[in-house]
Amino acid sequence: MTKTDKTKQLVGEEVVDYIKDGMKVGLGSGSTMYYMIKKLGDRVKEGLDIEGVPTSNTTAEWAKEFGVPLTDFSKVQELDLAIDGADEVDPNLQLIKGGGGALVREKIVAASAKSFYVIVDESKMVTYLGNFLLPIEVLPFGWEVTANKISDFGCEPKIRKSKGEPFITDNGNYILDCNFEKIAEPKKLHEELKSLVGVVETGLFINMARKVMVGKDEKVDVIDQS
Ligand SMILES: O=C(CO)[C@H](O)[C@H](O)COP(=O)(O)O
Repeated sequence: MTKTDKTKQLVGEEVVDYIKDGMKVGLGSGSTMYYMIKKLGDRVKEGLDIEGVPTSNTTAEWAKEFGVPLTDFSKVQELDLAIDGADEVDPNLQLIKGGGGALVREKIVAASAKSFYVIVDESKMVTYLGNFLLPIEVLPFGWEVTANKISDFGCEPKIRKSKGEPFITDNGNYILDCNFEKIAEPKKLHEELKSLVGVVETGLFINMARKVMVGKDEKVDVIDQS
């Protein structure tokens, strides 16, 4: 296991301590979440009574594998806590997410939770968002037009591919990865991009994270939203 994987495991396991009996929990996506779901499965086997709402088909598969009971929004409207990884976190706890292509479901789940906690290794902490390509989920119809409109904001959108074909999200859409490099005003950029026809959602998570847990070597730093 690499040092980064060990750090992801540390922070992924530690966040499970915040999950209490009776909670409905949003389960994010990505490799850090893998460790969280595995640990949560251990707690469920010990008697912890919770239900999770997954943000991706992969997360749902992991939950089934580790014995974490699942529910969905037809049965529960508000979650007690959502937990997820991130691709970048700035000093104001604004995020870029969507490296795994699950950003729309991740945002719906985070927005439906009373609290949203983010778990990352320290490589994700940045001064400015944008070094990581910003994922934007778009409708397949007319995606070339949407990409052209997005490029007016100062980037060159690239359609995400998998095995030479466009990557298809769990919602049947495409992802455009956009090289903004330095996003000085994340909230403004998010709002402007969202106003474009064809944009389903951006990977900018603005004012959503209540707590960010940062794994560093052998310890976890906890940053609360001020
Ligand atoms: O946003 C995400 C998926 O859409 C993930 O949370 C993000 O990519 C972090 O992944 P990892 O924990 O594997 O570093």
